Amino acid sequence: MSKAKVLVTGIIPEQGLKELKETFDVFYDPEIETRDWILKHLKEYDGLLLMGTKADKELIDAGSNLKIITANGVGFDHIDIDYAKSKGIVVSNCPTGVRVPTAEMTFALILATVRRLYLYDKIVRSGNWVDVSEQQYMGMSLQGKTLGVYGMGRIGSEVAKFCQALGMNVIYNDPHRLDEELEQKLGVKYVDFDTLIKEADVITLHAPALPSTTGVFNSEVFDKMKDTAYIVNAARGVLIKQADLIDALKNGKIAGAGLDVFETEPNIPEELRKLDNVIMSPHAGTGTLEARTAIAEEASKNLISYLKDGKPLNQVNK
Ligand SMILES: NC(=O)C1=CN([C@@H]2O[C@H](COP(=O)(O)OP(=O)(O)OC[C@H]3O[C@@H](n4cnc5c(N)ncnc54)[C@H](O)[C@@H]3O)[C@@H](O)[C@H]2O)C=CC1
Ligand SMILES: O=CC(=O)O
Repeated sequence: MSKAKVLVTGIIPEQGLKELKETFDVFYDPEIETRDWILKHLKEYDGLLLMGTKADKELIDAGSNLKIITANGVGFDHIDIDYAKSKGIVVSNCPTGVRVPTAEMTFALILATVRRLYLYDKIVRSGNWVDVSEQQYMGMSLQGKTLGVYGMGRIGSEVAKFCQALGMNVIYNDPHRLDEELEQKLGVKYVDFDTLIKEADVITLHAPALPSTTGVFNSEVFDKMKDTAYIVNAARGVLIKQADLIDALKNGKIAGAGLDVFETEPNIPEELRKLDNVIMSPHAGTGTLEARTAIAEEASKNLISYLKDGKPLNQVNK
């Protein structure tokens, strides 16, 4: 029997593709795989490891022999999962490999934001110096402060643990409340959304991009937050109305922001780039060799389990 054919898109560490290459006939060449190339050749493949482009109707239609698409990560808002389902295509994701690396990045953004590392680095790098006894240069200590987690799933709960190690109290809001035993074990307290935004000193976003989460963090919310509070987003840009955030940051409605994701990604408005109370990264939550290798291995397992054994793993469009 001939081997199944798998197309790998995006830029993936080779070592993460070892098992996939041993099992299937794999094509992977980031140099030539433009979207046009993918659309032209996708019909030759049974499986797709997707990164760097959208699996919209056009792409799914182009994959007339596709049986499975696996996201190279946990988020699948770039995949039309219902249309894929209507075509009998399994869509899967990689929830395990992203968990700790994205929490690490979030934690880095929280610390960098509240301790004002962007501003300090800019001052020192430009050959200047300041006296941090002056209030305008002071940051905020985290010990004893309240972390508000919006979306207490895999990444949110990991970030909660990291911040508890620094002595923070953790409150959270999520439509799926954890059971009380788990809340106690994690040391986290469920609150309604209004309480979350009013009480948190740092709000960290970990909900997926959904119609119900889009634009939730807007002017109305920034008006209710403490003016000393910070917001960190390593989930998806659409959760925050970017124009409202810029206004809140410019007008002292909140103290600062740490952003790994953006509503207009990868185009970041100059108005945001000019602000000293923001630190930004280029959607780098899983940007380590270890993480990208583990994610590629997880994606490979999804493909192998379905194309070889007929068993979908991590399916998100059942
Ligand atoms: N910056 C980056 O590089 C990365 C970003 N992500 C993003 O992080 C998101 C979260 O990932 P995981 O923790 O693995 O997902 P998860 O599914 O384990 O957790 C998401 C949580 O959000 C909750 N949620 C859903 N709707 C909500 C709402 N309206 N309000 C509050 N909470 C809500 C869910 O109930 C769930 O508990 C992903 O969907 C992805 O968009 C994930 C990995 C890397
Ligand atoms: O943004 C990355 C993901 O895994 O989702």
